[in-house]
Amino acid sequence: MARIGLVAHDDKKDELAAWALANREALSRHTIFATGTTGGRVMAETGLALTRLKSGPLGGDAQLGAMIVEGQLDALVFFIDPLTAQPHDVDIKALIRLATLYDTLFAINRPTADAVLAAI
Ligand SMILES: O=C(CO)COP(=O)(O)O
Repeated sequence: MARIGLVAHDDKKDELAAWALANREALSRHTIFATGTTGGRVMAETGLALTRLKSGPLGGDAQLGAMIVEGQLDALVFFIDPLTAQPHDVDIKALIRLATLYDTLFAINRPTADAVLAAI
């Protein structure tokens, strides 16, 4: 069982929710954490139990980053929207930086999310 963080920017939430639904059974074997709005969508559309953190712009990305630092997260699935400016860009960069620094399994799109889920 792994501890997985799920995050998606607004334009990518449909994609992440669809991925989570398609992988519902596999995800149910793991412990899931998600930023607020992403977590709400995933819960509503898959019925998966998960821990909802703050919404990204309110510190949810920072909470996931802190979990990585504390050794409390094994994998991160973060569907980033590269075409829209985000008000909390510094938090996003910090999360990516910490996931990189701590060699976290890190998926940024559906193919890599499939690969991460197959690997854990
Ligand atoms: O903004 C986010 C990641 O940077 C995601 O936050 P929400 O899931 O609350 O929309």
